[in-house]
Amino acid sequence: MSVNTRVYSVARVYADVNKKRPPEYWDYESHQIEWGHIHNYEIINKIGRGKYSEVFHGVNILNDEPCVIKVLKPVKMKKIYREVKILKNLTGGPNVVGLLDIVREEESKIPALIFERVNNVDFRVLYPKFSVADIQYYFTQLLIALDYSHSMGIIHRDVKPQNIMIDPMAKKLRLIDWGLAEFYHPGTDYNVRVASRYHKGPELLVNLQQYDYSLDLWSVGCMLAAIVFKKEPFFRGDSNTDQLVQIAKVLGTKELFAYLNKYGLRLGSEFDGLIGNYQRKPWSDFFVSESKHLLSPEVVDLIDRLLTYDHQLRPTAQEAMAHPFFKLPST
Ligand SMILES: Nc1ncnc2c1ncn2[C@@H]1O[C@H](COP(=O)(O)OP(=O)(O)OP(=O)(O)O)[C@@H](O)[C@H]1O
Repeated sequence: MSVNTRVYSVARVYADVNKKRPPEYWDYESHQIEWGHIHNYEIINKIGRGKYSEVFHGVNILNDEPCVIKVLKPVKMKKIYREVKILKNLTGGPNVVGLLDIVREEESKIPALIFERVNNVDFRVLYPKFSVADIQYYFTQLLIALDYSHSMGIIHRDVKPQNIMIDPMAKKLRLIDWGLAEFYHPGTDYNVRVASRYHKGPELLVNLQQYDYSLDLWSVGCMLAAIVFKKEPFFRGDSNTDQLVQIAKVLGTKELFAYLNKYGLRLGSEFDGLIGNYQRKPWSDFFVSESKHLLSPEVVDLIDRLLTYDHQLRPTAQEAMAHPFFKLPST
């Protein structure tokens, strides 16, 4: 991340929230971690292995409360400080996973984050069963988490089904994995190597570094389109370059160049001969009979607005929540 003299894109909302806060809020490098007691927790079993961590079911032996223990793999301390600072700022906020404690192994000093546990049902099982009412409910919950995070000056940068824990019995949604999240400061050039390929916004793929909170709304659009059109993931690129090609095949080549021109950008040579001349596809090309019960002009309009090349034109989390789709009566 670096501050540029040429400011060519600024967030439409919450642009100055970090400026209004004391540096202790966003200056994560000077953050002092208060370590808890590792002996208070016991590992039960392994539940996942990410790029940056190993995750276990655990229990707090003082109160028998279930928890999740995320043991971090060796990465730069700066990245760990960032995740911890962001979690501390957001914990307690609506639908944000609660950070309960931070501990480290005595010998190795390996840090581990202790979280509230969500009885998650895998999205590949859950999403195909969603009704319109379920989509309205869970996307509202997700947008509430994102609006809160954005209002606190933080972009999640890795919104995808694997990072959204849903307990359908409790109707509980929690946004997890703040490991790639970052503070938003207008005019800053950010690293575009964030998010997971299928959910990367066009700004990342065309190397537009002054992106903002609207990146997360693209990822929400990918998730909504995947559910409504029964196509998981909705854009399946086999490389970062191909990811943009897959997007252009749907949203059009001409429209992509209009986006690039607006911000004075050019495509890198890796796209030579690949980007084609694709006509924008109508959304009706994606209608399938299995999802007839989910289709409405309103949901298609919301997908259309979220999946907009120009990050400045996408709805904000609040605008998305106010969309007529969420007011449709459920059948
Ligand atoms: N609070 C929680 N409740 C239930 N399951 C969780 C919780 N936190 C994490 N998990 C499980 O552990 C997995 C990995 O967690 P997380 O995404 O935080 O780690 P990561 O190393 O950053 O992963 P990745 O590299 O895949 O992004 C999640 O996809 C989820 O299945």
